[in-house]
Amino acid sequence: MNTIPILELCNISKAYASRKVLSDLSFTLAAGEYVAVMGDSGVGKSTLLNLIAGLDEADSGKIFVNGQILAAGDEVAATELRRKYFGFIFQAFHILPHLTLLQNVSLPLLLNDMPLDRTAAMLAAVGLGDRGHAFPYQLSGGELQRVAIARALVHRPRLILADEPTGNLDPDTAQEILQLIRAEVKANGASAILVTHSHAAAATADKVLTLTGNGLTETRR
Ligand SMILES: Nc1ncnc2c1ncn2[C@@H]1O[C@H](COP(=O)(O)OP(=O)(O)OP(=O)(O)O)[C@@H](O)[C@H]1O
Repeated sequence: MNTIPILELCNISKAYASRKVLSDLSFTLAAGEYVAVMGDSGVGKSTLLNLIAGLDEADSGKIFVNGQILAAGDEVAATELRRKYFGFIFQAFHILPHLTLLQNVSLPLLLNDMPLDRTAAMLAAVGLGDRGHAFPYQLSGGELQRVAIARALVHRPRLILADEPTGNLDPDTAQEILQLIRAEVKANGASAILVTHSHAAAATADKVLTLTGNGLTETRR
């Protein structure tokens, strides 16, 4: 059994101007663990994911991915680690407008030198199997979110970071997509952090953590 945590945050602090958002936060995510993070608006949930994702930098503290440090100052190594291990499902979809849906979904495979044969199946799994040659401008907001989810999962990432992944979807589609994310996580022995305000969404995780000014505490198993 792999005992190295997939993710370890050690004493992370982050402030914006004089506003302290995260203060000395430590947290360990075991391999294969799927957690939901809830908490009041503005408490720092997206900030936490952004720091892990490398979209923002902590003021102090260390982040380890699979035992390797994500070091500030070595962006090439950090980017390599993230590209290999992470799948991102963020609200800003970052779907590339000049590429078809199939081309968008295949990007993580191309970047990681992996075979492209899972692309069509992944698009079908999010209900867009017949739209592979469409361009993003031809899709609704909810459909675009599903493309983002297919792209985040296609290379079987070890750690999935999802920030309100179903915010643009109707409740039925949201549940389907959440079950798909869970199935992918479990089938691949991956780990995931799902940031959400939705109790229904959080209920699909193994446990629910709540972020407050005092850090992350488990509120449901
Ligand atoms: N780039 C930034 N510059 C300045 N302040 C920021 C920045 N990003 C976030 N903040 C502030 O940090 C605090 C935490 O924001 P964050 O988005 O992490 O909260 P959240 O818990 O995800 O909230 P919500 O549930 O409303 O999405 C907020 O007060 C926000 O205004």
